[in-house]
Amino acid sequence: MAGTAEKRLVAFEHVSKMFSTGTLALSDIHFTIQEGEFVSFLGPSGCGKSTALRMVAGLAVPTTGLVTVNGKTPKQLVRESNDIAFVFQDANLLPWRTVLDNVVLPMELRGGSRKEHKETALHALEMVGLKDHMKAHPRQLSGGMKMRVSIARALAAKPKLLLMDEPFAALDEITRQSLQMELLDIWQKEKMTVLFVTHNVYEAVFLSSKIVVMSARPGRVSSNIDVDLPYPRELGMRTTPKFSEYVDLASGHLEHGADRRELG
Ligand SMILES: Nc1ncnc2c1ncn2[C@@H]1O[C@H](COP(=O)(O)OP(=O)(O)OP(=O)(O)O)[C@@H](O)[C@H]1O
Repeated sequence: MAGTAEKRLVAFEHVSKMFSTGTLALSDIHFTIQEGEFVSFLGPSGCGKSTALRMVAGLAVPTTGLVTVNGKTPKQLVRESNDIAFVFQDANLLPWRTVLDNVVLPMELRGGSRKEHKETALHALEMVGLKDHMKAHPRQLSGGMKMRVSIARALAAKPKLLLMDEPFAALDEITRQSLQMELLDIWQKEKMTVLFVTHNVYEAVFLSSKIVVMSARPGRVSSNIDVDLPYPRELGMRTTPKFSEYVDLASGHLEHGADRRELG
């Protein structure tokens, strides 16, 4: 993998979440994520993947247990730094702003020099291949391009930890594949840690260095799978026996919530 897994970045320590409605969304979640990893939360709809991700962003708090990022509570870290960025399934762009101004917006809200913001935004747009569209408005973009803008907006903050909640779920397969390749490329170049929510087994195996498989509600971790496939990953890898083995392994854990196993 691209990042060397040396330092613990995210920790879930016996985390449970009960909503005020009485829904137990997560039950005794316990695992750690090392710096530089690409980790997917894989699980069926409603198993608490988004809730777990939102906790890492400080947007939700555990009922019991503790979530830390770099040894701090996410809320504290978000207050003090731009280390955490979030990409949602919906690109959430402001229609009246240009592509460039959408990417600039979070920086603008934090204050500082417009010139520097613009340079940072242009660099981020270049990373996602959209520099030539900086003056376009969201209505002029395809779904994949809008998602690229959303990713650029997150990257502009130069986050240490990029949180992505099913960012490609609404896209067609071809666009999804090219964005997966671009994301892996950026992850390797920028040496970030990525936490990615999906219910797509193929996507999880293709992208991840580690898959946290979650079982149906209340969400529990049914297994941690270390995906020992080399980076950079090529699309052709999807037809290899080793890839299929990981898909079968993850699917098996999804279905049965079985114990931790690893491929040799
Ligand atoms: N604010 C809330 N109040 C009450 N219940 C909630 C709230 N947010 C989520 N839930 C419930 O908690 C459970 C987990 O939801 P969550 O969105 O985390 O699951 P998920 O695995 O991300 O689902 P999906 O893949 O469908 O997006 C669900 O049963 C959901 O209805």
